[in-house]
Amino acid sequence: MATSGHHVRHPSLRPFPKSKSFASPRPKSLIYSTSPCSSRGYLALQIQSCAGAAGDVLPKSPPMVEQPGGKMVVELVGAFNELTERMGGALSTSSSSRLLFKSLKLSIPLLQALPFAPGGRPPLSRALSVAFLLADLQMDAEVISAGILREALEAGALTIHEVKSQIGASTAHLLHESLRIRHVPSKVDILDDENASLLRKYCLSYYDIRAVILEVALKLDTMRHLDFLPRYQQLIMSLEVMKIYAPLAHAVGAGALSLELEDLSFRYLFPHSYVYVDTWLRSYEAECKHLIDVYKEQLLQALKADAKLEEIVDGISIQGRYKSRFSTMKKLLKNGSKPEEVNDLLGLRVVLNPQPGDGMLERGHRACYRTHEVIRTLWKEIPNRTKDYIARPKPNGYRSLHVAVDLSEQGKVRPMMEIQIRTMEMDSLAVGGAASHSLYKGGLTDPEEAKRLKAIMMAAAELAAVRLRDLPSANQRGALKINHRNRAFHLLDKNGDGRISIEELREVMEELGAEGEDAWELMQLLDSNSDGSLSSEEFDLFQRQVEFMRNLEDKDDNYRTLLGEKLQITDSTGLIHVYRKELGDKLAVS
Ligand SMILES: Nc1nc2c(ncn2[C@@H]2O[C@H](COP(=O)(O)OP(=O)(O)OP(=O)(O)O)[C@@H](O)[C@H]2O)c(=O)[nH]1
Ligand SMILES: Nc1ncnc2c1ncn2[C@@H]1O[C@H](COP(=O)(O)OP(=O)(O)OP(=O)(O)O)[C@@H](O)[C@H]1O
Ligand SMILES: [Ca+2]
Ligand SMILES: [Ca+2]
Repeated sequence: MATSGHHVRHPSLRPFPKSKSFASPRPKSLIYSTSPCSSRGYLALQIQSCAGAAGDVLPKSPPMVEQPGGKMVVELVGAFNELTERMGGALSTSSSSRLLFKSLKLSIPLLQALPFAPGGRPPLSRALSVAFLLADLQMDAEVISAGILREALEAGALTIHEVKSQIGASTAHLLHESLRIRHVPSKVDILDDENASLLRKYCLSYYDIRAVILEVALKLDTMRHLDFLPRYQQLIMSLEVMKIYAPLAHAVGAGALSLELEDLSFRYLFPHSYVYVDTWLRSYEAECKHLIDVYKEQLLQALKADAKLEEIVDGISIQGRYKSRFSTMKKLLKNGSKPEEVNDLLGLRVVLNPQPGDGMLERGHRACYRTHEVIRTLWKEIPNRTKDYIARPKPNGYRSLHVAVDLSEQGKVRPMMEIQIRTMEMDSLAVGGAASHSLYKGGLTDPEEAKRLKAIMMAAAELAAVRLRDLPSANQRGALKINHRNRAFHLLDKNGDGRISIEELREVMEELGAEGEDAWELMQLLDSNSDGSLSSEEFDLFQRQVEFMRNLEDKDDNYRTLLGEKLQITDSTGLIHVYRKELGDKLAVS
C-alpha cells in the first residue's frame, strides 16, 4: 500500500477539495421543485420563458415531462450527473458508475412513495443530500451507494437482504454497520464526558470506519434541518452530536464536517451565546476571509522572493482559515478571554520543505526562523504572544513556531492573525502523528489508537478500490474512458449500439416502477428528429435542460439564504443594523 510520505493518500480518502463549496445543504430534487418555472407542481422543462438571465445555452422547443415515469428518469439522470460531477476523480471506474446508477434506480421510486418527514422534507431530498455530502468527501461508490439507500432502509421500504441481492454485499455490509452504530448512543443513559469518550473509542474500534463516516454525514444532514423538530429533540440531538459525532468526525479525518457539526449543535444548545459569537464573527467575516487570501498571497510572494530561503527550501505552501463559531466560544470562555484577545480569528500556516540531504533537520529549523523574520518585515508582531515549540517542543512532540500579528491599519481595528510556521515533517506529526490535531481535538487520548485507526481506514478504502476496479473484459466499453457527461447515456444504452431505444427506455422506467406507457411519451418529447430512438445528441440536450433547472434551484437557495441572513432580527444586540444597510445597498444596485 502506498503510504510513503504524508502526501500520498488513497484517492477515496482525499480531503474534500478546498475550492468546492461544501455547504450545499439542500439537494436539488427536481420533482419537488417550487421554482417559478414549475409552478404547476410538476416538472416543466419549459425553460425558455424564464431563461432570460442565461437564455443563451438553451435549446429550442424544450419538452415538458409530466408522467411519473418521465419525472423519475429526469430525477435519475439529474442526481446521477450531479453525483458523478462532485465525485470528480474518486469516480474512476465504470463499475462505480454502475453501482451508483443501480442504487439510484432502486431508491428513487421507493423514496418517492414515502410520506414526507416532519417539517415537510421529502425523503428523496434527504437521501440525495447525504449522497452529495459523501461525494464531496470523495468517498468511494460503495459508501455513496449506502448513503443513497439508507433512508429507504430506515423507513422499512427496503431490507438489508434486498440490498444484498439487488445491489451487492459490500453496500449491504456498510448499511448493516451503520444501523448498528445508530443504536449505540441509546444504550448509554447519561452522556457525560467519560461515557462519551468510551463510546467514541468503541465505535472506532468495532465498526467499519466508512460506516462511521456515513453516520456522521447523516447526522450533519439532520443537524442542517433541525429547525423542523421540537425543541427537546433539538437538544438531545445536539448534545449527542457535540459529545460523540463531532469528535468522531474529527477522529476519522473529516475535520470540516466536525467543525460544522460543532457549530450547529452550539447554535441549538446555547442559542443566546451563539447569537453573540455569531454576530461578532460575522461582523468581520466577509472582510477577514478576503484578507486571509490577500495576506496568504502576499506572504507567499515575500517568502519566494527571499534569497536566504531560496537557498535552503524546495517548496513553500500556505493554508489559511477563519475560526469557527464553536472554537471561538471555547476560546472566549477559556481564561475569560476578551474578544480582542483572541489571536487566531484569522490563521495562516506556513509549511516549508527544506532541501533534502545531510543537515536537513537543521536547515528546516533555519527556514522556520527565517520565515519569522520575513513576517516581521510585513506585519507588526504582537509582543509576548510568540510561542517557539521548535526550540521547546510540547510533551506530545508537537513542534511549530507561532506568531501573532497586528493587522490594524490607519486606525482601522482588525482582529489579530496567528501564523504557524513549520516544516513538512513537523506538519505530518501535527496532522497525523502522536501530536495530531485529531488527538488534540477529537477526544482520542492514545497515540497508538490514532495510528491504528488510520491504518484501518486506509485498508478499508484499499479493499473498496479493489472491489470497484474494472476487470478487463470482452466488453470494451467498460475499459473506455467515458466522459462524465456521457456516463448516464452509456448506462441507459444497454446494448451499446449508441442509441437509447424505446425498449431500453421502457426497461429503465419499469425498473423505476413506472408504467411502460410513460416511456413512449418521454420518447416523443425527447426524440427531436422522430426516428424512434435517442441519439447521444438528443440525450445531451435533455441533460442540459435538467442541469439548467437544477441551477435555477441553486440560485433560489442562494438568494433565500442571503435574504434570511440579512433580514434576521436580533433586537437585543442591535448589531444587525449593519446588515440591513448592506442589504439596502445591494437592492439599490440590482
Ligand atoms: N496538532 C496540534 N496542534 C497544536 C497543538 N498545540 C497547539 N496547537 C496549535 O497551535 C495553536 C495555538 O496553540 P498555542 O500557541 O499553544 O496557544 P494556546 O495556549 O492554545 O492559546 P492561545 O495563545 O490563546 O491561542 C492551537 O490553536 C493549535 O492550532 C498540539 O499539540 N497538536
Ligand atoms: N493558524 C492556522 N492556520 C491555518 N490553519 C489553522 C490554524 N490554526 C488552526 N488551523 C486549522 O483549522 C482547523 C480548525 O481549528 P480550530 O481553530 O478549531 O482549532 P485550533 O486553532 O487548532 O485550536 P484552539 O482552540 O486551541 O485554538 C484545524 O484543521 C486546524 O488545524
Ligand atoms: Ca488556534
Ligand atoms: Ca432520435
